[in-house]
Amino acid sequence: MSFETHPYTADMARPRLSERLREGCRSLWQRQMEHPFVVALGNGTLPSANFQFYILQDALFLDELTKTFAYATTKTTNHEEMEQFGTFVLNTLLVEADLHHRYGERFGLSPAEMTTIPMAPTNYAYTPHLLTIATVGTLPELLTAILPCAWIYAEVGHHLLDTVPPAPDHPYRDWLLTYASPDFDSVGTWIRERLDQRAPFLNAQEEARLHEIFLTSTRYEWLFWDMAWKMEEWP
Ligand SMILES: Cc1ncc(C[n+]2csc(CCO)c2C)c(N)n1
Repeated sequence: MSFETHPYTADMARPRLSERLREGCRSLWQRQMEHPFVVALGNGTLPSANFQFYILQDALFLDELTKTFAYATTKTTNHEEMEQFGTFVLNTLLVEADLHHRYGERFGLSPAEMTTIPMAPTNYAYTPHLLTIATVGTLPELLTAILPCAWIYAEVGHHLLDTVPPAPDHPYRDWLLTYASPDFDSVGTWIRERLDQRAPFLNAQEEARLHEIFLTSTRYEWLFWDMAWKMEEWP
């Protein structure tokens, strides 16, 4: 895998690990903002069939993300961290489920019906990527695997809200307001802090592995938008 590099000189403060990870896939982050799904979600022109596809896939994704947070509680003995991971488990189930079920109702689907839809190929590949790291990886690896998911959504939420402030009748207003909220920002900020705190204890090989994981999760986040845009199907 190749990463974008930055020539830091001696008089420049070295950015924190989380910033270095993001810097390593800068152009792909930028491309997410320009993805036709993201643009159409922001300006409200996204066909409802694509949004429905996305929400149904995302509901399945969030079940697996919840399990990833649950595994994180087993990788630390720090009570504050255990509590925070437990809160993420609950919030992912409750807050997000609320958003999904509201949209599900709009499409005439019950929560039970929503879970009977099969995972599309990209989702089917992304979730085991997270769960494998959650089960056999270290805590820094787990934090790195889930960081793009929290950080990208907050950035996309803010970017879209700043570009086109949604009118009261914007069809995806709830979605935009959820991800551009300070509550959601704090998820990414907290994960970054915990990861950055551990950075001084990682050797070069361990850090290289984090770059690889971060890039893979970022690629899957891009592919997730693309999956919903193309309404990806199994052959
Ligand atoms: C594919 C995909 N990636 C990221 C999110 C955003 N997200 C939803 S819940 C959560 C954790 C905190 O509750 C995060 C980061 C999403 N919905 N779907």
